[in-house]
Parts: sequence; structure tokens; C-alpha cells
Amino acid sequence: MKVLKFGGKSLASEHTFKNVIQIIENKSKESEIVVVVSAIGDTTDILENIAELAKNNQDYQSTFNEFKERVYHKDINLEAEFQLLSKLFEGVSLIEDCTPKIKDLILSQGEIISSRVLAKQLNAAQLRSVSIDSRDFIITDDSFGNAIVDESLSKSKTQNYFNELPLKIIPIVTGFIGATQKGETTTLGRNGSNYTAALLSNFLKAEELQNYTHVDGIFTANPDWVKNAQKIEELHFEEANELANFGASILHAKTIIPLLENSTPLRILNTLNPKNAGTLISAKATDNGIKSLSLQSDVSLIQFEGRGLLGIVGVDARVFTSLANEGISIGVISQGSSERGLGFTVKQSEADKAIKALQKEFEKDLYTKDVSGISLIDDIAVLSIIGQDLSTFDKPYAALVKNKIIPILFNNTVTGKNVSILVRKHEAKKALNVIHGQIFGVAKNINLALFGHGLVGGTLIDQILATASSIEKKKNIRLNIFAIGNSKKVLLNENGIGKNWREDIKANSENYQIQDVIRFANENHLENLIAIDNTASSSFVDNYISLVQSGFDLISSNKIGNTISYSFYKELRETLKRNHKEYLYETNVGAGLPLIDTIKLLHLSGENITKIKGVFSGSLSYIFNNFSIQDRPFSTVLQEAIEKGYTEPDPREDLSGNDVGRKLLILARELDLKNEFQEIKIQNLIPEELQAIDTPAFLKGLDKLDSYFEKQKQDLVPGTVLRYVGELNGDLQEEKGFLETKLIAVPINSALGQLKGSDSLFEIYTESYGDNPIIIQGAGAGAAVTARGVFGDILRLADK
Ligand SMILES: Nc1ncnc2c1ncn2[C@@H]1O[C@H](COP(=O)(O)OP(=O)(O)O)[C@@H](O)[C@H]1O
Ligand SMILES: N[C@@H](CC(=O)OP(=O)(O)O)C(=O)O
Repeated sequence: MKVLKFGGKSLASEHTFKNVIQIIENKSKESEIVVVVSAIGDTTDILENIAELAKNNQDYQSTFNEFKERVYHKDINLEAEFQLLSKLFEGVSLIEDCTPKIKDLILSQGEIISSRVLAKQLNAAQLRSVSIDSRDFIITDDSFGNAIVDESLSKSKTQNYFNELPLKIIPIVTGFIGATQKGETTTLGRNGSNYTAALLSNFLKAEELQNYTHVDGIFTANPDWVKNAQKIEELHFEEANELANFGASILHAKTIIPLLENSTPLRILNTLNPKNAGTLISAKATDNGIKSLSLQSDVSLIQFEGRGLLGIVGVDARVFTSLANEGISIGVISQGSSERGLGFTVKQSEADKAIKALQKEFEKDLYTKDVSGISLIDDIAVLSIIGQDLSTFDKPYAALVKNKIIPILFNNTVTGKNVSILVRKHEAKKALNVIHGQIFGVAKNINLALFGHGLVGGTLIDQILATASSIEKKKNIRLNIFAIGNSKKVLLNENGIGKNWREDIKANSENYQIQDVIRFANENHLENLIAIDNTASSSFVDNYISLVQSGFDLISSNKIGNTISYSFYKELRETLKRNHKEYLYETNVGAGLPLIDTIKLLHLSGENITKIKGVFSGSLSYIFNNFSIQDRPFSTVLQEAIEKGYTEPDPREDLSGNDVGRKLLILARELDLKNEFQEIKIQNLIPEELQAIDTPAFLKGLDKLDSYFEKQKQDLVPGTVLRYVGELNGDLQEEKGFLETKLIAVPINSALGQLKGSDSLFEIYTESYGDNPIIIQGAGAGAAVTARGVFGDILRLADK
């Protein structure tokens, strides 16, 4: 004989009902079956809600009418159940109270209706069946709402009851409900139908319990919360029991226990996908290791503090006894060895009652101030890692901290391998995803907010979208672009912006402040956040600190953040350190070339870098490499550089020398030199009359530059060429370095004179390398290389 249990969602619609009937038909051909049902769909929640409305003297009638219409079935008379409910709600509304006993009677009607409806439908489909009220044999104590089953009495009653049943009729039994010996209706606790099914499986010695839900089985975490949770094929009873105990709503906490006596296997199956083998829970040993994560989200933390209690024996006993007397059970418990404080969790719904019980018990101690406080933190969630021991707990813990989720406390069990972590409820989903990604090695989600979608930014977005799936396969990293913004508008999508982002931006982007993006990330529980600044804007930099404080790592191709005041530079570094965040900006100097990393490493290893000299600007490199040896006007070469995307949007940023100056400053600060931008000696290549005009006007009159540069070329000594160079001279011992940019003539056969295209060249002189500089040379400009460089920074952060 097999017991089949169908959950509420399996009975929620006509379509699922059809599947249920089909499954019952197929299974009844294979063996004898007993069916256990939950209430249809969300009936229990709805009945609870109507009772609450009635209790608060609000209009409950319309919700009740809606409910009746929903469960009404033309071939079956539910008048008796509806009338009973009507009377009960009326009573609740009159006395403005709904006792646990009344509530259980109300909720029980859900299961009674569903067993009647299903039996009727099966009979209509020529499958002989009968609805059975489990209150006739599931006998409990009178702890209404969470009643305790008298197993031996229930066992004999169940066996007698089923012995009397005619053969070949399929029993459709109400789950979730029972009765006291006096015949008062009780319930076994939410999600209790699978507990009823487990009890029946044990009492009737079933060969298997098949629990039909609306998911394919038990997953590594609740799939409603963790998108990439994976189905678990097999679990041992003990593991499943831990999972149930730690709040995985797919199993009632007591479901596993009745199955142990006869080692009755339990299979979790999907009504909507019955061919799937589901998850098998049995006595068979499985591999060691972490199996699953579960979450209890309706928890409160009570903190009990008392300096005067140090060393006094029996305080904990008083705490727990006073709560036990109120029938309040306790979850996670934590007490430091100093005994000055005790923290423990209770169900949120029982928190007030618990506080009152403690205040009563410790009334005198509160008066004498031996107990200094009994306080409550609401909205707590307990996240449990089933199978985790402390030897590898560092990884999930570090991942949480990196995502700015600081656990309130954590706790491990000595016997079983479990660690429970208390976090704030609003952080729970994010915490679950962070730990899941870390533990199960399934793709780690990296959530990207990209600001600036011009040449570099746009190219980067396209590069990410084009390679995201291969990166996921190769590196197990899922890059999710959830925000694309410019200075005014942002497009947001928590599930990832796709290839049509350009059209999407036109249709759906909205005006925004940075706080809107931060709020969006929080509300959608997005983890591993990176903000990427590909703007050329000085105002966007104002957002850096808020972003870091809100848990974002930073990447920028924009150099401004590193080149405004040294005090901002320092403040940003300190904020990053405090928040355990990183800021990468490899493309700030030398675009895609690995320059900053090299300099950082040399400097960190104690190598004294005394001078860095070279052509820092890919755009100026392109311009002078070509202009020096070609017979073309300067403006033609410049126009070509603009069109190829080698220059900043306003090429005066390059020609003014400011861009080279900024790069020098970035390198100087990398060497711990505390220079300010104003201290750089910069040769500005723009004639004064063109310095103040707006960008469009400047771009229209490029030929005004020609005569000045023609003269420079004429004046060259034969065998030399023009190069715009930057030079930094510094020393470990000094606070500041000497930074200079200038247009100079260099021999055509020197390293600098040999430069081609838009290549940059950096000569790094250090104390140990003496006169032989380390030379880094290569493509130093262009949207594609810069975007690749930023992409490299993203992958570097994602790997951490
Ligand atoms: N580890 C888990 N694996 C699968 N489902 C889980 C897990 N933890 C929690 N759940 C939740 O359990 C639900 C299925 O159980 P339940 O709602 O009782 O189903 P039914 O109403 O069909 O009996 C899923 O929708 C999911 O929200
Ligand atoms: N109907 C009850 C009992 C139950 O087990 O339901 P489900 O199987 O749909 O989780 C509840 O909602 O709590």
C-alpha cells in the first residue's frame, strides 16, 4: 500500500486537479492507495485572514463570499461547511476574539472541503472513493494550533478505522487536522498535512509515502528564493529531518519521525511534472557534505541582560521555565561564558507573550537592576546550513561580510552538522543567495550597475552580453547587468538587461538619483554588487562614497575620482577599507595595458620607483606619431583620431595635457605621493582663444590649431619627431613628486620615436633596475581595448 499526499497547490486549479485525478488513477492501478489532502490552494491562509478581519470588526463578509464562490463546486453540497464557517465568523466578530480553539475549527473546514471535493470528482471519473475525516482517528492533546498527536491511541484508532473500510474504495483523508479525546477539533501546525500522511504511512505500514507538491523535489534552497537552486536526488532521513526542523516549509517539522519506525521511504514529487523522479528520502546513506539551506523568517530575538546575574546559579532555568509555562518554544540560543547576557529566538507571533512572561518572572530583579534589560529585536530570519560544520564555515561567513551582511549571531549544533545564522529579515533573501552561490559552487551572481553608455560604456555592455554565457560555463560566474544609466536616466531590471538595451533605454529608462539604484538593489536582494563608472563626468564621482557604503565594489574608466583632491582620494580609500570593498581602475592609465597592477606590485614589494616617463596618452600618441611624419594638416589628423574614438569626447581634454596630467597624478598617488592636480606642470597645447569656447564650437574650428603645430614641425631638428610626454620624478622618502607634461622632440630611432599608431609607452625606473627601465608598451587608447580592460577589472572582482 502507498500513501499519496497532495498539497494545497496541487489542488489549486482545474488543470492541477486533472493531474491529481490522473495520478490517482495510475497509482491505484499499481497498488492499493490512501490519499491525504491539504486544503485547496491558499484556503488556510484565506480562512485565517477572514477570521482576522472578523476579529478586528472589519468587513469579512465580502472575502468570505469570494472564498465560497472559489471553492464552490456544482456537483457537491458544501452548505453544512459554509454555514458552520458563517456562524463561527459571526461569533468571532461579535466577541472580537478568535481563540486558538475556534481558529482550529475554522481552518479545519479547508481540509474537510477539499477531501469532499476530490472524492466527488474521483467518483465522477469512475474512481470509487470516499472522503474521510481524520478527526475520527488522529487524536491529539489540546494545544490548539500546534497539537501533539497521541501516537499509540491514534495508531490503534487508525488501524481499526481502515480495517472497517470497504476494499477497492480510495480513501481521501483530510490532512492537517485531528481532534482531542473530547472531540474538539485541533490542527497539527502549518504545513501539517504531510505529517498526517507520514503518521498514516507508519500506522498502516505503507511501502512508500509519495508527497505531491508543486516543485520537482527538495532543492538546495527554497527555489522561490534562490533561482539557481538545484534539485537534490536523495536525502537520508536524518538530513531531511534537520531540514524540516530548520524551517524548510516543504516538510512539516515532524514529518520524518513517523517514517523512521518502518524506514518508510518518502518521495517528494511534482503534481505538475509527475514523470520527474523527485527527491527520495530514505535510510540509505548519502555522501557527506552540505545538503541544503533553509530559512525561518518569522522569528524574533529576545535579549536578556543583567550585570547582577554574574555567577548566580539558576537564572537560565528561570528564563526557560517561565517560557515553557506559557507553552513558548525556543529556537536558537546563545550565551557568552560571562553569563551577563542571554539571547534566544522565539516565533514572532509569541514574542510579546514571551517578553511579558519574562518581565513577570524577573519583576524584582528588574527593580533591583540585577536584570538590566529584556529587549526584543523583531524581523529576524534564521538561515540554517544543513550539513555545515565549522571547519569550512569561513567561506560562507566571509561571503556574507563581503556583501555587507553582518550576522547578528550564529550557532552550531554539536551532534548534527548545522550552522544557523541570524540575520535581519530584509537581508535574508540576499544572504541565502550569497551563501548558496558560495557553497554549491553554482554560478556566482555578480550584479552590475553600469553608468555611462557612450563609446566605452556601450562597447563594454555589448562585450559583457556577448560573453556572459561562456563566462558562466567556464568560470561559474553569472554577470547580471541590472542597471544602465547615464547622467540623467537609468534602466533597471533585476533579472538582467539584455541585448536590446539600446531600445529598452529609449522606451523604459527613468530619471534617477543614485539612491534609487541603491534602493532597487536592496529591494531585489541583489548580491555581489559592482558599480562601474564609464562616464567622463565629474559629478558622478560624488556617488562613489554612497555606493561603497551601500555595499558596491567600484570600477571606473573615469579618471576623475582619482584626480580630484587628495582628501577625497583618501576618504574614498578609507571608506573602501571600512566597508571591505574594492576599487579597480586599471584602464585609468594605459587603457588595456597592465600598468597600474604592475606599479602597485612593485611599490608594495618595496621597490623604490624613482621615475616614470613616457607617452601616456593613446590619443596624443596617435596624433603626433602621424602628424610628425605625414604631410597633413594637424586638424585632419586630429579629426581622424576623434572619429576613431581615440580622444576624450572633447579632445581639448587631451590637447590641454590635462588627461596626461591626470594619469601622472594617478600613478604618483599609487606610489603614495600626495600630489594635487594643480601642482603638475602641464603644457597646454590649445591656443588661449580656443580654451574657453564650448565643445561644438571648438569641434567646428579645428583648423585654427594648424598654424601653431605646423610651426612646431618646421622647427624640428632633422632626425627628430614630436612626442607629448609625461614625466614623474619621485622618491619613497618624499611626500610629493615632481610631475610634468610637455611636447618634446625625440630622436626618431629612440624607443619613444619609434612609437606607432595609438600605442602608449611607459618607462618605469626603479632603484634596483637602475638605468634599465621596465617598459610597458601597447595599445593605450580606443573604446574596445578600454572596455576590455574594464571587463578585466570586473572579472578580477568577480573572482575574489
Ligand atoms: N529546499 C526546498 N526545496 C523545495 N521547496 C522548498 C524548499 N524550502 C522551501 N520550499 C518551499 O516549499 C514549497 C512546497 O511546499 P508546500 O507549499 O507545502 O507545497 P504544497 O502546498 O504543494 O504541499 C515550495 O514552493 C517552496 O516555496
Ligand atoms: N492547509 C494547511 C496544511 C498543509 O499542509 O498545507 P500544504 O500541504 O498546502 O502546505 C496549511 O496551509 O498549512
